[in-house]
Amino acid sequence: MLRVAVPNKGSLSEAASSMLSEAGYRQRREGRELVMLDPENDVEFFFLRPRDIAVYVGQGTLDVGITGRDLLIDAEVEAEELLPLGFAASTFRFAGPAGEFASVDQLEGRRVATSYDGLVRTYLADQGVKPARIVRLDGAVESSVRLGVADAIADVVETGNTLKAAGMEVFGDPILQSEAVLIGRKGHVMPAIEVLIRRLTGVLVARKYVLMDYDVRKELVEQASALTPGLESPTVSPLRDSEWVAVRSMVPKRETNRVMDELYDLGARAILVSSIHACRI
Ligand SMILES: Nc1ncnc2c1ncn2[C@@H]1O[C@H](COP(=O)(O)OP(=O)(O)OP(=O)(O)O)[C@@H](O)[C@H]1O
Ligand SMILES: O=P(O)(O)OC[C@H]1O[C@H](OP(=O)(O)OP(=O)(O)O)[C@H](O)[C@@H]1O
Ligand SMILES: [Mg+2]
Repeated sequence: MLRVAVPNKGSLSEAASSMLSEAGYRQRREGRELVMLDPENDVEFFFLRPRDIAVYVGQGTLDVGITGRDLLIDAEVEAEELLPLGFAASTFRFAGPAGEFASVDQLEGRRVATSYDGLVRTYLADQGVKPARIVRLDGAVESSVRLGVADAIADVVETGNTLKAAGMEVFGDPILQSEAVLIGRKGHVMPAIEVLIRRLTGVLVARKYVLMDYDVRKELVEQASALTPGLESPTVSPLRDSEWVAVRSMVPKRETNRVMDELYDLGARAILVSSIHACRI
C-alpha cells in the first residue's frame, strides 16, 4: 500500500487535498482525521504538519508527501522533489526596516530572525556572509525587529502585504522561488508512485490547457496548425465539404483568446473551446 503525507493545516492543506481529489483519490471532507484509507486505490493518507512531512518521507516511514519546496530544503533530509504542483507559489526573501539594508553582505555580524533556519544558514554560508546569530522563531517573524530580537528577517513573501504593514522591505536577490511539491525519498521507486505522478501530471495539464476545435479552409491548415501546435501535433479531420477541414488541438488556457482572435483573422470559423476534466499525457 502507498503511504502519502498530506498537509493538515496552513496554506498548502486545502489545495493539496483538492488536487488529490481531482486525481481520483479519496480525501477527508471536513473531518479532522489523522489517517484516511482509500482502499479502492490502495493508498493510505496521513494528515501531518507540512514542516514535518519532509522528515517522515526522508526517514522512509512514508513513501511520498506534499509540502513546500522551502520546507523541503529547510528540513535537510534525504528526500527530493518529484513533481512541482503549481499552487502555493511564494518567494523566500530577506527583509529589513525600510531603507536600512541594500544587500545581503550587510547581514554580516547582524541578527536574522526566521522560521527556516536550516535554509537561511546554508544560504548565508554559500554567500560567505557570517551573521551574528540566526534567531529561530515559529511565526509572525515580521514583528521580531520591532521587538528587538533581530535586525533583519528571512521569510515567505507572497503579496508583500505583511512586510509592508510591518514597515519593512525586501533586499538582496530572492533566496528561493517556492511552490507546493510532491516529494519522495531519494532512490525510492514504486509502481504506485509512478501512478500518482501520472495522475497529478494529468491534473496539472487539465488545469493548464483547453481543447480547441475549429474549421479552416484546407490550404490554411499549415498556418492554422502553427498557431495551435498542441502537445504533439493537432488532429486534422476531413469535413463533408472537401475544401474545409476540422482541427482539434490543446491550447494553453491563458492564451485562449489571443489564439482564437488569430485563428479568426486567418479565416478559421466555428472556433469552440472546451475544458479538459482529466487526461493522461
Ligand atoms: N502566504 C503564505 N504564507 C505562508 N506560507 C505560504 C504562503 N503562501 C505559500 N506558502 C507556503 O506554505 C508553506 C508553509 O505552510 P505552513 O502550513 O507551515 O505555514 P502557514 O501556511 O503559514 O500556516 P500557519 O502559519 O497557519 O501554520 C510553505 O511552503 C510556504 O512557502
Ligand atoms: O506576503 P504576504 O501575502 O503578506 O504573505 C506572507 C506572510 O504570510 C505568512 O504568515 P502567516 O499568516 O502564515 O503567519 P505566520 O508568520 O505566523 O506563520 C508568512 O509567514 C508571511 O508572514
Ligand atoms: Mg505561517
